[in-house]
Amino acid sequence: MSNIKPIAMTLGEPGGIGPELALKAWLSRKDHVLPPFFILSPKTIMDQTIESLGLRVKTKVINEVSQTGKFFEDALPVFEIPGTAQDIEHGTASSKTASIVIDSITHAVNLTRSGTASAVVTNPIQKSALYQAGFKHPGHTEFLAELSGPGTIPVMMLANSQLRVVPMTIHIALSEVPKQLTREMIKQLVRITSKSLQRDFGLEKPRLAIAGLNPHAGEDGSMGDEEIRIMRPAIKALQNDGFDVVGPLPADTMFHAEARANYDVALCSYHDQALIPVKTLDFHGGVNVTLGLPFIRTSPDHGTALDIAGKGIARPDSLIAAIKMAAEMAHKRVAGNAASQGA
Ligand SMILES: NC(=O)c1ccc[n+]([C@@H]2O[C@H](COP(=O)([O-])OP(=O)(O)OC[C@H]3O[C@@H](n4cnc5c(N)ncnc54)[C@H](O)[C@@H]3O)[C@@H](O)[C@H]2O)c1
Ligand SMILES: N[C@H](C(=O)O)[C@H](O)COP(=O)(O)O
Repeated sequence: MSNIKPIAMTLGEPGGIGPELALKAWLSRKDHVLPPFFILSPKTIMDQTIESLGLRVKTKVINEVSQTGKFFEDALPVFEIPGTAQDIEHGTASSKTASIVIDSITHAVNLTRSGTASAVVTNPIQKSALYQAGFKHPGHTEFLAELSGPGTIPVMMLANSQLRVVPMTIHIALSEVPKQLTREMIKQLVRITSKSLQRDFGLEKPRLAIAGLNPHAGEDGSMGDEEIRIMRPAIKALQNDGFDVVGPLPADTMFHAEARANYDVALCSYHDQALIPVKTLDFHGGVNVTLGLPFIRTSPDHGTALDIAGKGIARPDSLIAAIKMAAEMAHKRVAGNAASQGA
């Protein structure tokens, strides 16, 4: 395996389970053979979490990302960002810490885009707390796209060992979905998803399936006509361009085991159509990955879990899966770059 740069992990909502998960992931570094990672956080927040949960973890402030590997064996490396733990209450999200949460993300992106870190792994944010502080983006996905510059089209994909899904529309009201679904948008999402499955997931010819919007995929137009007006022409054009794409399929019958065997990724019309099956099949093994960015970003598939924060019972499985997926993607990119330079 190639060597990759350290992974940059963000703090997420300090009152949620993110800090606990980062510490638990570090504790499992040997069992899971995790690559070196560091967290962007005020050191006091991590130390307070260690103390309140009674975890046997040391932290070590690093001044340079390159020091991560040197200390990772013995301590969780912390790349300090300004802030203190004094406003934090486990189980309560607060807009007072919004600047820490956002700084952690922007620094992680900068370090990754400059090539100092290999990937960004984000801990969950409490969207409502950030909105109260004036954050204008629906979630990480859209914020990361803005940080990446004009023209970036972010594609949210959630994946576990049984299913990959892409919600074609993301954090919008259900009533807005039919307005946002267009032929051009479907074509762009298929192109980005297909390319990423080839480059980052090693699928030579990805098979994509598109879920209809309406019951029974519209039942030939009698229950909605988006399938006829928008989806079928987009799919036909994509097939003509050589993509292995089928649909629109009735969403209710495309997620059982035999149906899932027929495709590598399902592109769904809206958030919950995509995320309910993937989180139901394997909540703790799921990873949220953003395709279409100029850097690698993964995240656990769950949120801040305020109801269990501070209790010491949060499971780090999904964060661990996100670290592993980021590392695998980074290795594939290093190998791909080496191959193209040698060619
Ligand atoms: N990547 C992200 O930043 C991200 C992802 C999803 C949700 N969110 C945000 O998180 C907040 C809370 O969302 P929610 O309540 O819908 O979903 P949630 O995933 O936080 O919680 C749903 C349920 O699952 C449990 N749970 C979640 N993670 C767990 C873990 N690691 N171990 C054990 N149990 C776990 C919780 O205790 C809760 O009962 C919202 O603001 C939402 O927008 C953020
Ligand atoms: N839609 C995601 C989910 O429910 O898991 C989640 O809100 C994360 O979104 P961002 O990665 O954009 O924050």
